[in-house]
Amino acid sequence: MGEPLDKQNLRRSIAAERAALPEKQRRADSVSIRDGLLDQPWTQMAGLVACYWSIGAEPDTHGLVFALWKHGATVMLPVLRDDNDLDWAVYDGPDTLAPGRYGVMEPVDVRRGVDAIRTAALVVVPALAVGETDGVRLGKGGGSYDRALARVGPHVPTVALLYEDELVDKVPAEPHDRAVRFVARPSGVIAVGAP
Ligand SMILES: Nc1nc2c(c(=O)[nH]1)N(C=O)[C@@H](CNc1ccc(C(=O)N[C@@H](CCC(=O)O)C(=O)O)cc1)CN2
Ligand SMILES: Nc1ncnc2c1ncn2[C@@H]1O[C@H](COP(=O)(O)OP(=O)(O)OP(=O)(O)O)[C@@H](O)[C@H]1O
Repeated sequence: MGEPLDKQNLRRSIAAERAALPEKQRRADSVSIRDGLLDQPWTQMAGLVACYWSIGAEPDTHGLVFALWKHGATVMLPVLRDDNDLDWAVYDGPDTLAPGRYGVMEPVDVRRGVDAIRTAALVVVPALAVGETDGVRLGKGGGSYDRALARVGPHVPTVALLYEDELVDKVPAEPHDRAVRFVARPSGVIAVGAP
């Protein structure tokens, strides 16, 4: 089954805009996103965080992962399975990562299984855009986070990291698409979707 063309077009145009952002801007934005997230009480209280290791022009998460780890949180990062579902393994410093599929760095630590995300107190996810109305996210198209987010309980903060203009009214959605509860942008963290 093909997916809506508007989804593919939106992905392409946001990817192009990200690539066009000057490196300096991307770096400054990533620092603002990181600091806004680290200021949240629910970030500071989270003992186990599911995060991701950014690639390419995504908002940089390397500083965020390092800061969480330094402050004593356990940080899990995704390990992409052959079926595009996400396994999870614990980050234990910059020397414990090795490239996986698509060149994303993944922990070499023991894999905790696809259900490990159920135990996280905070879930930080990548997105190209999020709809403010319903919180539905647009990802790279593997459906990995549609599956992973379906396992997260209703009271766990889920937050997508975006550049400023990537929060839109609504993204083109299919029934399997999952929502996040917050977005973190350079201007700050806000709740999205129905309260
Ligand atoms: N940093 C990061 N880690 C992540 C994701 C992500 O979106 N970003 N994922 C989110 O699910 C999972 C991995 N899935 C990924 C899927 C596609 C691409 C990617 O770069 N795709 C290229 C197209 C490559 C191709 O089709 O050959 C692209 O988008 O340009 C990266 C990761 C888990 N880890
Ligand atoms: N629960 C699921 N089980 C198996 N496949 C799924 C599931 N949810 C979504 N998919 C498949 O994943 C594919 C991509 O979905 P979608 O375009 O929503 O990805 P995305 O959310 O943009 O990407 P990602 O979550 O990897 O960042 C779709 O073809 C869909 O059929």
